[in-house]
Amino acid sequence: MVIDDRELHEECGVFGVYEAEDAARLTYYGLHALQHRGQEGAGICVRHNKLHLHKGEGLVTEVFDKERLKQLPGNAAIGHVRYSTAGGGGIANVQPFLFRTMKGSLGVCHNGNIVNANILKAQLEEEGAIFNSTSDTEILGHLIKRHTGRFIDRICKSLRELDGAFAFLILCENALYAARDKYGLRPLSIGQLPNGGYVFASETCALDIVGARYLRDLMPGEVVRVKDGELKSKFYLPTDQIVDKICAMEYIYFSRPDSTIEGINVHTARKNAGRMLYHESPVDADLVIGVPDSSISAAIGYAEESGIPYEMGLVKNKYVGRTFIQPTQALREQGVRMKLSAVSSIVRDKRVIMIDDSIVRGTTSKRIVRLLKEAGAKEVHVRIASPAIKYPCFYGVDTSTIEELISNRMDVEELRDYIEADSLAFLSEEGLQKTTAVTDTCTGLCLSCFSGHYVTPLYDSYKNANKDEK
Ligand SMILES: O=P(O)(O)OC[C@H]1O[C@H](OP(=O)(O)OP(=O)(O)O)[C@H](O)[C@@H]1O
Ligand SMILES: NC(=O)CC[C@H](N)C(=O)O
Ligand code: SF4
Ligand SMILES: [Mg+2]
Repeated sequence: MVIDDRELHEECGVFGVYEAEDAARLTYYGLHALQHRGQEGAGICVRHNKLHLHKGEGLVTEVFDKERLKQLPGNAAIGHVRYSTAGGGGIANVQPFLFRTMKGSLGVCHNGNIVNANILKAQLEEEGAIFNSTSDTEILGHLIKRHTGRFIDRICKSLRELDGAFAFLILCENALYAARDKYGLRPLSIGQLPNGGYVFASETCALDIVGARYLRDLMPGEVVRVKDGELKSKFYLPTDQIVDKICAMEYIYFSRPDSTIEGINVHTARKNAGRMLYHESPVDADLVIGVPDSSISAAIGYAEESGIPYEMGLVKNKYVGRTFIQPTQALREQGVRMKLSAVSSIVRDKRVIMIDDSIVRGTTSKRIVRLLKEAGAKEVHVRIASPAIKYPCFYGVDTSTIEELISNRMDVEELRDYIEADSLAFLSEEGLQKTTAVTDTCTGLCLSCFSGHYVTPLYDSYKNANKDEK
């Protein structure tokens, strides 16, 4: 039995390099650094005169070994780690996609979700296209093929037809293109290798791992091309149609703390959220603890600002992973007990402030409050370093269906009662916005899953939300 130990699911990660010796190996390292963004499948498309592809289901280290990488020589590559959010799982949907045409081949990989995918697919099928997968990503290849003109113009025309969230990497036999949606929902950074080659990655932690120097983030609505050692940029839309709405959950939960998004380090943003949370919802207590892993930074911020000591009240067993085999249903129910233990010598007879970054279904908070109380904590005050998630995400993050989102069904007092905490408070939307407002590089956040005010039209997304072939 495979347990689903994560309540909040990742999205996807993309990585590309142009040009460097052994591009597939660099991409392997980059994807490994992005593994937290998706564990269902991984793939690398490499250029060695022509494009060659290897992909498979599972982790990067399961799909690639030394032998496999040796069979992928070449000086340019793109790669992907996948968590499916459109079209379901299965090898056919694992990326990159490779399109072969009479005029050359095209590799495509994507983080995000195209919200008008069904409309475009129906139109394309009407015109004779036959899709090889059920993924929204495949649409871009078909659109590029149908448009005419210079290759960059065909890409721009295609991108203008897509609505929703995307960070795309497109590899051809003579160039690499990178593009970001007009809302900037998904992150994409550019780096440079010591040899002058360019690197693209969903997160800067993947640039660091290959020794690339961070240059800048792609801007919303921007497409860049690297060809013959030169990087050229253009906007595929008029600038008045572009807004900056980077996904707030990238800062709250998804990205690695050592990554920097739009000029703000993720750990720093989380710490700011913890500080802000203290100002909005202070409580008198003896200790502050964070729920490992992603809320540690916010807990440190809360502790620093309140002057209440930060303690390690919970320990995570790092060997409980996605493939952990549970012998019985009863043990499965105890998933959190296997994953996290309370340190009773620290929490016994103490008034504890437990910080988590988010509540999705409420499973984690409920179990941890109980764990801490069983370990002897006198009071458990839960503070969440994000607003309540009440609405689903249609932009490439699996925050569950509306029925599963506990804050959609319960107000704060009902939820406090359900998780059996002594008190419960969430960070406000205004507070969250301030956590990233430390520089002028990040001008806006997507807050759709908190507010229900979606930054894009939704087309048929709501109607089809529960119909994915997962
Ligand atoms: O309300 P729930 O449905 O339980 O979901 C919320 C929990 O899920 C996430 O943690 P996760 O267990 O995915 O792992 P991490 O914090 O170790 O990254 C998040 O950090 C919360 O702790
Ligand atoms: N989570 C994602 O970014 C997924 C990308 C794409 N929509 C897919 O399902 O493959
Ligand atoms: S709806 Fe939520 S998870 Fe989705 S992109 Fe916006 S902030 Fe991120
Ligand atoms: Mg967690």
